[in-house]
Amino acid sequence: MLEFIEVSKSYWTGTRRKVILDQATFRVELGNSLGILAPNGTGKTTIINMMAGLVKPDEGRIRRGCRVSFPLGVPSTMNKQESAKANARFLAQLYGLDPDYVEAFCRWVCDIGEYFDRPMTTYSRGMSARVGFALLLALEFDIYLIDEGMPSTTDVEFNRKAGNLLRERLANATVVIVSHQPKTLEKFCRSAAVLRDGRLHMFDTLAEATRMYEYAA
Ligand SMILES: Nc1ncnc2c1ncn2[C@@H]1O[C@H](COP(=O)(O)OP(=O)(O)OP(=O)(O)O)[C@@H](O)[C@H]1O
Repeated sequence: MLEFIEVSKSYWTGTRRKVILDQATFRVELGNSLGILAPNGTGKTTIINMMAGLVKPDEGRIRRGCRVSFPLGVPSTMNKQESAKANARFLAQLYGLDPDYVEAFCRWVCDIGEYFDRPMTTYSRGMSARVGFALLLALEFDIYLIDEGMPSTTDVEFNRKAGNLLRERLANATVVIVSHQPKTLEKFCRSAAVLRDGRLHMFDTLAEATRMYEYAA
């Protein structure tokens, strides 16, 4: 379980205070994947980063009673000066896993040929997205955090493989996905929430959340 207890977070923009969360209390239960809908610029990345422990709340508590991943789509997870291979082996050691297995799994998932052994500074955006996704799935977490859906590659075959792998993983794990569009959430989430004016409104179904999201837009 991942729990936010009266969490507040805001940023000073230079002219005003931008409120992301205002005393928000909610839980993500294992087995109940959650999609959070919010327009661009309203705090999706900040919330995901708080879930991962990368950003601290101003007030309140965040309790993590399980293994919570780093967020997919956050570039700082990887050292771009190193190859995907070196990153895979480093993360495996960090999480106490077999580096040979993690390297082989990532190499298979991202399927970028000899680039896998070259510095990530030479990768296209699509290649980096593939590696990020492969690394996330190679490690075992109870809750996977995903910022804005699947990796944005134009390779239909990879996107299908990535989607299937994530669905398989959901048999034993839970995801939290933040997105500005309901379509991104529909394949993976059971329940959904709408972020509006610092409040997270929780719904049992994505359809109900989408109605509120689109009505208030
Ligand atoms: N470290 C920071 N200092 C000041 N303001 C910040 C900081 N991080 C984020 N913000 C502001 O907080 C707001 C929410 O940012 P965040 O990146 O969480 O939103 P988002 O919904 O993920 O945005 P996008 O969809 O555009 O990626 C934005 O107005 C952003 O400019």
